[in-house]
Amino acid sequence: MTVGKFITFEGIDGAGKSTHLQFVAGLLGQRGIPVVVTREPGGTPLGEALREMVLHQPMHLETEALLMFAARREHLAQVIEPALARGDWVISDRFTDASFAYQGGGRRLSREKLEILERWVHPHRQPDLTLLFDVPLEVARARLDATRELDKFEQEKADFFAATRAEYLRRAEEFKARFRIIDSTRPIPDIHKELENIIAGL
Ligand SMILES: Nc1ncnc2c1ncn2[C@@H]1O[C@H](COP(=O)(O)OP(=O)(O)O)[C@@H](O)[C@H]1O
Ligand SMILES: Cc1cn([C@H]2C[C@H](O)[C@@H](COP(=O)(O)OP(=O)(O)O)O2)c(=O)[nH]c1=O
Repeated sequence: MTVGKFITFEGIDGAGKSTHLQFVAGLLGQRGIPVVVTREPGGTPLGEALREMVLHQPMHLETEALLMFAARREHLAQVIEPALARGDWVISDRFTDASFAYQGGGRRLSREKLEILERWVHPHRQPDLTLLFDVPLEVARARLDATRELDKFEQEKADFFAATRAEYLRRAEEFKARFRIIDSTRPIPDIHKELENIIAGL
């Protein structure tokens, strides 16, 4: 029986997910909830090795999608399911919505193929809460340019991120019950206030 909750963070690169991850983990910690913070692709030694490949090597689109789900299969088996089963909460920096948004929306892999992989890899598991950090592309781009060296995805053009963001927003509409859209253009303290309210309501 599962008792822990599974929270995922999503958004286009530069939206501000990573900025808020530790804050939310801290809020749960204050309530005495044991939390596992993890990420995708990655979260296990094999997953991190796969992450290195998918983020830096050119490859066929379907190979990319399969590697994302291969890393996810391992992540679920080694980290997510055991943590939830022992009552910990899990916060993951990205999960399957990212595959629909990036490989599906951005790269145009068919939704049907992604749904087959989803049904295969986690037929009975979905996040309890998905926080979608949403900003216009120009804002995300300006934040990225100011901070870091860009990986394969971050070097994509504006129309790729427009399609990625649109698919995230479409899924937020389709799966309203678990999604919360966070307007990430606001100052960080305002976003923290909203996150406090959301977490208090869980
Ligand atoms: N609400 C915000 N206002 C201003 N800058 C922000 C905000 N959120 C994040 N940033 C900055 O934008 C950059 C990218 O944020 P990050 O959390 O790494 O994005 P992501 O994990 O979504 O790619 C960081 O330098 C971060 O400090
Ligand atoms: C989980 C996942 C991530 N990605 C991409 C989105 C990001 O550009 C990249 C890595 O995510 P992320 O950890 O957000 O990058 P960073 O540490 O640089 O903030 O992988 C996919 O394309 N599909 C997926 O299924």
